[in-house]
Formats: sequence, C-alpha cells, structure tokens
Amino acid sequence: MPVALVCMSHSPLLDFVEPAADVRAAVDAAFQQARAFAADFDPTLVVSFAPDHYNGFFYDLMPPFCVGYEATAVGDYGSQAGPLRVPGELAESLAQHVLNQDVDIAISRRMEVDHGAVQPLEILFGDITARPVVPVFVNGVARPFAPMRRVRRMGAAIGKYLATLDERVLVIGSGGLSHDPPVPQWATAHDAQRAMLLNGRHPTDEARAARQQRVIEAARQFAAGTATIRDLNPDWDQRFMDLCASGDLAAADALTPEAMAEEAGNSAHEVRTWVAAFSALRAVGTYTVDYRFYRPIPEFIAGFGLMTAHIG
Ligand SMILES: O=C(O)/C=C/c1cccc(O)c1O
Ligand SMILES: [Fe+2]
Repeated sequence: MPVALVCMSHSPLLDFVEPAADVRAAVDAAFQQARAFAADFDPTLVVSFAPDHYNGFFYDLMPPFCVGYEATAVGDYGSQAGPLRVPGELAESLAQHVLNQDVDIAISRRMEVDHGAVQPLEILFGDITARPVVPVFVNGVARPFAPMRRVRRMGAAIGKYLATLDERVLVIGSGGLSHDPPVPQWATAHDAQRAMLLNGRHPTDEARAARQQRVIEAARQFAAGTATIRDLNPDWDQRFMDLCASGDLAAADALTPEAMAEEAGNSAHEVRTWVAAFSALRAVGTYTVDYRFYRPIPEFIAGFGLMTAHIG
C-alpha cells in the first residue's frame, strides 16, 4: 500500500554532450538524491509512466495509453537493452481495474520501450531488471494528444488500484519539461521520415546511428546557440513543477497541446507522464514533495527537472 513518486526529465544526450562542470555536478547530485530516496523507500513494485520516441509505438497504431504485460528495451542511445521484469498477472489486473473505472487503456503483450522508460530505472536502480516494473506508455510525442483531464483520470485510476495492493509502489514519471528536440512531426515530415513514423520498428544499426547523430549534433548546436529548435522555457517549467507540488492537478487541465508546443516545445507534451504519476499518488492520499531540482540544460535539450514525493 505505501506509494511514493519520482518524476524526472530524461535525455538521451546525458552521455553524449557535456555541460559545464557545475551543471554536471548539480545533475549528478540530483540523481543521487533520487537514488537515495528510492533506496530508502525500497519498492517491491515500480509503475513507470513513460513516453516513447518512435522506437516502440508508431503511427500504424498509436494509443494514448498502454500497459505492458511484457516489455523489452530497445537500447537506443546506449541505454540498457533487453527484457524488463514485468509482473504479468499484476499488469493484467491493473489494466482491468483501470478499464473497470471507465478509463480506456490499451495493453501490449510485446511492448518495446526506449530511453524514456529505461533511463530513470538505470539511474535509480542501476539495472532495468533490479525491480519488478509495470510499464505504462503515455503518448507525449505523437499528435493527437489526450487532454490532460484524461491523463489525470488514467493516473488516478491506476493510483486507486495501487492502493489495494500489498506492495511498496514507486511511481515514476519520465519526461519533459520544456524541450524541442528534432524528433520529426508528421505534419512537416518528408516521405522517408513519414515511413519511419508510420512503422520504423527495428531500424538497422546504421539508420539508428544516423538518427541519433543528428540529435547529438542538434544538441551541440543548441548549446552553442546556433540551433533553430525552440528555446527552453524555465518559467514554464517552474510553473509546471509548482502545479505538481500543489496537489491541485486539475489545474493541469488548462494546458492545451497548442499552448504547450508554442510555449515549451513539441516534446513538452511528455509532462503528461508527470501528471499521470502525481495523479496516481494523489489518488492514494495527500502528498508532500521531498525534493525538487531544476536546471535548463541546452546540452541535454531539456528543461531538466526532478521531484520526489511521498504520501503524508
Ligand atoms: O528520440 C530521440 O531521438 C531524442 C529524444 C530526446 C532528445 C532530447 C531530450 C529528450 O527528452 C528526448 O527524449
Ligand atoms: Fe523524451
């Protein structure tokens, strides 16, 4: 029944583009805080709300939310590859409970996850198989996006289910905050990009390397001030983290996809994972934020935030 939360930005650029030494030290210290929080809480179960970046979910079938009954990490950007340790029966029960609460959610018996789901697990636990994990995909990259109120309801439905379990559950929200990495958008993609967005599963090593190199190059240019991607928005990020800390998650309903993209970039939609995770925690009880970190880090193309919270 105890439930705690870690929400954190992710960036596949962590090991590829080096920020100033003080920024790196601050990020490492934040990771250490989160690691200690997770170790102290010692979860028996992790529920991971994470987006995907056209590695596991494509436009041939793009659900707003999906529970993985089994899941494998693809190993993009050098992240750990291989199967997650998913408690299949519990994942099935979770999905049924969510549906029973009139919230639609897809399921996958062969989910593939990328750095979005894997990076927090590696940072918190050192290995993606260290703890049993139920992965919950929350679309934060591919339009159309579920309204925030539905993200909230989905998170709350999962939280209500978690409250019935005899487990110590850590909910993770991975992604955001303001950022606009060069992930193609369907509306502006050329033919080859559209083919990838439609069904780009299992690219060749060369294709994956080329895609990643483009993003790494964009990060270097962004840090140098020569990239054309949208700026980070620290004010927007701090306001969003204030909202999460307040417990008034219904305030997130005012965040429309159009305004989010305009103010915080095309990948700010990933904060849906935070809204889901905080809503799950709120459904269990009132919560207190223990730790909060934020830095805008162009080298990582990320408004980089991290929060931990516990019930009470
Ligand atoms: O999938 C990619 O190629 C890039 C993803 C990315 C880049 C920068 C920050 C992030 O949070 C990302 O997910
Ligand atoms: Fe991302």
